[in-house]
This record gives sequence, structure tokens and C-alpha cells, in this order.
Amino acid sequence: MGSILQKLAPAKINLSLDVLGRRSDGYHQVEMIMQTIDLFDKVSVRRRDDDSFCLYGGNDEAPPEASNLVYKTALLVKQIKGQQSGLDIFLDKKIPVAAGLAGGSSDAAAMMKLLNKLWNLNCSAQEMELLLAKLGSDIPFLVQGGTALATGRGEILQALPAAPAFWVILIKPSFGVSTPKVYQALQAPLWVEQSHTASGAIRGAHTVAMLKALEQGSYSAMIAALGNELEKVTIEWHPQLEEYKQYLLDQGCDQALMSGSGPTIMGFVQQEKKAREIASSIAEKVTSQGCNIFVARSLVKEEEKNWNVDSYPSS
Ligand SMILES: C[C@@](CO)(OP(=O)(O)O)[C@H](O)COP(=O)(O)OP(=O)(O)OC[C@H]1O[C@@H](n2ccc(N)nc2=O)[C@H](O)[C@@H]1O
Ligand SMILES: Nc1ncnc2c1ncn2[C@@H]1O[C@H](COP(=O)(O)OP(=O)(O)O)[C@@H](O)[C@H]1O
Repeated sequence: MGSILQKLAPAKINLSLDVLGRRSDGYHQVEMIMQTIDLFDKVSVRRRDDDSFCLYGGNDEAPPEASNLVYKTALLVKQIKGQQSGLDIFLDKKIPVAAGLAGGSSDAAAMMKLLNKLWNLNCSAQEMELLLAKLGSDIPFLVQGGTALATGRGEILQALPAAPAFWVILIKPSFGVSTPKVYQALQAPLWVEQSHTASGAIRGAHTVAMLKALEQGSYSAMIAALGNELEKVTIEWHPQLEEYKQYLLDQGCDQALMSGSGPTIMGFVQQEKKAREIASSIAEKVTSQGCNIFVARSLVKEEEKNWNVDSYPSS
């Protein structure tokens, strides 16, 4: 048994999300501005003396063993990089599952970074992103973190200057939603690849507006530009999400929006104190309806070194 390496895996939210069309490969062509926040899972790894992978922790919803994204990541890296040691993998889940917060994707990105260190792989961030795109469209962004523009099916990234700092109050209902079902329900027109490649320009209305707002570096411009095309599908299925948005707005949030395919609803404010006050004022009401509530702040990419790989002796 060696030392344990551990890494925090942050949740993501979508500041903008546009769907340009349905692709022939089963995915949708998207344009999104993504942002990491300080709601974390924790992934830890330790070498085993044999060559098996053993996964501990997780929760009822995060699937066990081979179907878990941390396990899949280890298997993929082992296949591509050749035989390596067995692993004990510990997964401490704080990010709600199937919530639109990409907890599973972030666990996979954290696992890749841990293996890069444990197995001395010397993979660049770009290599890790390319490899992990096989396991999920959102994972490459979680390798980068901070604020970024994601295009293609979400795996093509362009880092952006940090968004103006903000806090979010997250309301996560007791149910999850299926990302493929939400995309399907949009009934988006067929995507014609060439028209995009020819112009190369960003055309999703929410993303164009958000890019402009981020260029200005203004919190109020960012708030005005928030938008998510998948909201209409998930909110039609679960109308109570509109009520949760209203709770947040009534308590003084500057804007409220769903993250990703949902169902997590986020209320935006600039100050931590206000975020915590709003969260306390609605906590009883939303928890009595089966929701969980979280308060988190936006992260900047450079902060990652503070919660990167830590090493400590095993007991
Ligand atoms: C909607 C978003 C927004 O950030 O996030 P979540 O709500 O899942 O957090 C993402 O596009 C989710 O990305 P991710 O969760 O990685 O999806 P993947 O595992 O790659 O794909 C799962 C399935 O979702 C559908 N899918 C996903 C991405 C995409 N651009 N088009 C799609 O149609 C496909 O049916 C695909 O088989
Ligand atoms: N480590 C993991 N954590 C969470 N979900 C996982 C994990 N590994 C695999 N999954 C599966 O991936 C699905 C989506 O996970 P998650 O990242 O939480 O969703 P979303 O991107 O919608 O927030 C879940 O339904 C779950 O079964």
C-alpha cells in the first residue's frame, strides 16, 4: 500500500446554453459558457498490490464499480497507456447526481489527473481532454475549469477570462433528469455541419450575449445575458421548477436559471452574505418539498492549484 492521493472535483454550471441542431452521431451541436463552482466531490486513489480496481464510497445514485465514471476512467487509461498497478478508489459525493451539475464528469476529470500523477503518465491537459471526451462531452471542460466556451457536442473548448465573481443558491429537487431525454424532447432541426465550419462564428443567441457580457466584465451584463435553451423542456415536465425560480427572485436574487439539462435551479447574487441569507430564508420551504439547497461561489481557473493533488501517508 502506498500513499493516498486525493483531489477535489468541482461542480459546473452553464451560464449560457444554446442548441444549434441534432447531429447524425446522436449528439446535439451546442454552444455553452461553462463555469466551475465550489461545490466539490472528493476522489482519492491508492495503489493496490494486485491489479484489481476497487471502488469505495459513492452513494445510492452514483453507480457502483464498473459503471461509475471514475472506474471507467481508470479502465480507459489502463487500456490506452498499458498495464499499470491496481487501485483502491475512494469517492466522496457531495454534488447531487443527475442534477445538471456534471458531478460524474468532474469525478472522471479528477480521476484522470490523479492517475497522471500516480502512474507518471506525463499527459498534457489537452491529451487528458481528448482521451476523456470518449467518456462524456462535459468532461474536457472539467479538466480545465474556470470559465470557458464549449462548442461541438460540448468537448471543444476555448478558455475565457474569469467571469465576474458571483454566488449561487442551488435548489436541487429530489428527482434527477435524463440528459438524453431532455435533448431528444427539444426536437431540434438536423444540424448541417458545413454551415458552421464555413462561418466559424458563434451563433447561439444566449452564448453570443454572454460572450459580449463577459467581454465587458460586468456582473449586471452577465446577469442580463443568462439563458438556457433546455429550460423549457425540463420546466414543462416539472412545473415546480418555475416556482423555485420565483422563490429565489422573490427573495432578491438578481436572476434565476436552470443549470444544464436540470433540474437544479440557481439564483444569482454578488455577495456571500446575501446568498446565505436567501438560502436560510427559503431553506425550510424547499426542504419540506424534498429539495436540497446549497450555496456556492464561482471559481477561477488559477485556484485549482489550491485543491489539486494532495499526498499524505496512509494509516
Ligand atoms: C446538458 C449538459 C450541459 O452542460 O450537461 P448536464 O445537464 O448533463 O450536466 C451537457 O451537454 C451534457 O453532457 P454529458 O452529460 O457529458 O453528456 P454525454 O455523456 O456526452 O451524453 C449523454 C447523452 O446526452 C445526449 N447529448 C449529450 C451532449 C450533447 N451535446 N448532445 C446530446 O444529445 C446524447 O443522447 C448522449 O448520448
Ligand atoms: N461518479 C459518478 N457520479 C455521479 N454519477 C455518475 C458517476 N458515475 C456514473 N454516473 C452516472 O452518470 C449519470 C449522470 O451523472 P451526473 O454527472 O451526476 O449528471 P449531470 O451531468 O446531469 O449532473 C448518473 O445518472 C449516474 O448514473
